[in-house]
Amino acid sequence: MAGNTFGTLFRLTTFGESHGVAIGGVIDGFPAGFSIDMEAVQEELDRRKPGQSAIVTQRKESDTVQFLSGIFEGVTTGAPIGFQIINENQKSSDYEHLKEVYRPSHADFTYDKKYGHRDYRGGGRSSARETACRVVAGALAKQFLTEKGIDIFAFVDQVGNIRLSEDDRIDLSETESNPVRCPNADVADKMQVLIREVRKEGDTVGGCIRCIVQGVPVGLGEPVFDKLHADIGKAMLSINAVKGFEYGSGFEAAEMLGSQHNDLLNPDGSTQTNFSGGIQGGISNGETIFFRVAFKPVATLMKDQPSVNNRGEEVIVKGKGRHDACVVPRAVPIVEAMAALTIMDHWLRYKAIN
Ligand SMILES: Cc1cc2nc3c(=O)[nH]c(=O)nc-3n(C[C@H](O)[C@H](O)[C@H](O)COP(=O)(O)O)c2cc1C
Ligand SMILES: C=C(O[C@@H]1CC(C(=O)O)=C[C@@H](OP(=O)(O)O)[C@H]1O)C(=O)O
Repeated sequence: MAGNTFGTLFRLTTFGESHGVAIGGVIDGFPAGFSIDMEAVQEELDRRKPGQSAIVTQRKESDTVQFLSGIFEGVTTGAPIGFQIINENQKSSDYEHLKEVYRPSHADFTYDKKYGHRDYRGGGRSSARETACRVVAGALAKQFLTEKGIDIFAFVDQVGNIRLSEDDRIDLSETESNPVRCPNADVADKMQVLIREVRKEGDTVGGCIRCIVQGVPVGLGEPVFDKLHADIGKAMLSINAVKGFEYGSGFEAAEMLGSQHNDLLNPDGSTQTNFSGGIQGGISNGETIFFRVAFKPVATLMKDQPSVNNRGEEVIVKGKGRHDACVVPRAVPIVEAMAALTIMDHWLRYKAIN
């Protein structure tokens, strides 16, 4: 199975399965001499971990990260940073009935056909449990970027058909004060009610996350294949359950005229509007970078659905155990982490050349 490494100069490789002994990773390319705030790393993991509220999967993991190398006396040495998170609360019996059966729209069918021998427990390698490792590396990258004046904020802006509208007040300080992670308490309440209703029916619901990156200097991005938005797009589309990515005006650009859409320049190089989403020609232009990520409804339903098994026989499948009814509340720190990995990689690439 190739494809477990992300990045060019700042690289993260992850390993581990949902019900294996541990998950973990190796971060290569983190500059030496940087003081790591370990509490801040754990706080990021706590924002993602399962069991954190009544509206997410009830699997109880402490998600305690152990650093194994590359950090000495709290400071990076330039050596590879190895880390692990021990899995503490696997309940593999919930997956025994899925040994030979494919959950529609999970990765069961494709992993089975591609690899032939699959760890079906908890979704194995295809489980979003792996994203905890991205959050560890992302937390380190965020600290590095903050020191460079770059800040990353993500929040939930849609659950099902409930969406933050243009008129809704957005207060980013409210994002962490509700379990949905929507920066408007009233809209968050409606989203929470919807998730609870859907969950009660044994069903699941999709949603969207918006992300804002402030303070990125002009010049990050390597045309033509490693354009900044192309790499951010890849980072986002590599997250489990992601179905869509748009940056700046996104799909709305298709309905606009050039005279409406062009971001007119000011004499200092800033722009009067930001339909470009902070990136032009694949290179950051110094404006705020913003993008939106769409997530599908979770595949594992707590109600009957027709499916097939690995012999091609028709079966009825129903999920057991502990699943998310909607992934977006826990995906907010994952989106921020993947944005941080991408921006840090490009920051280092920019510095290497310029
Ligand atoms: C934070 C997060 C939590 C998730 N939780 C579940 C879950 O509890 N049950 C499930 O079936 N899928 C869950 N998923 C989605 C699956 O991991 C994903 O759908 C599966 O790996 C198939 O990949 P794909 O949807 O990207 O094609 C979650 C995804 C994320 C980002
Ligand atoms: C364990 C996590 O989330 C899991 C993601 C997941 C999936 O299919 O993606 C399925 C569930 O796994 P299990 O049934 O083994 O608990 C979730 O709980 C986690 O995010 O740490």
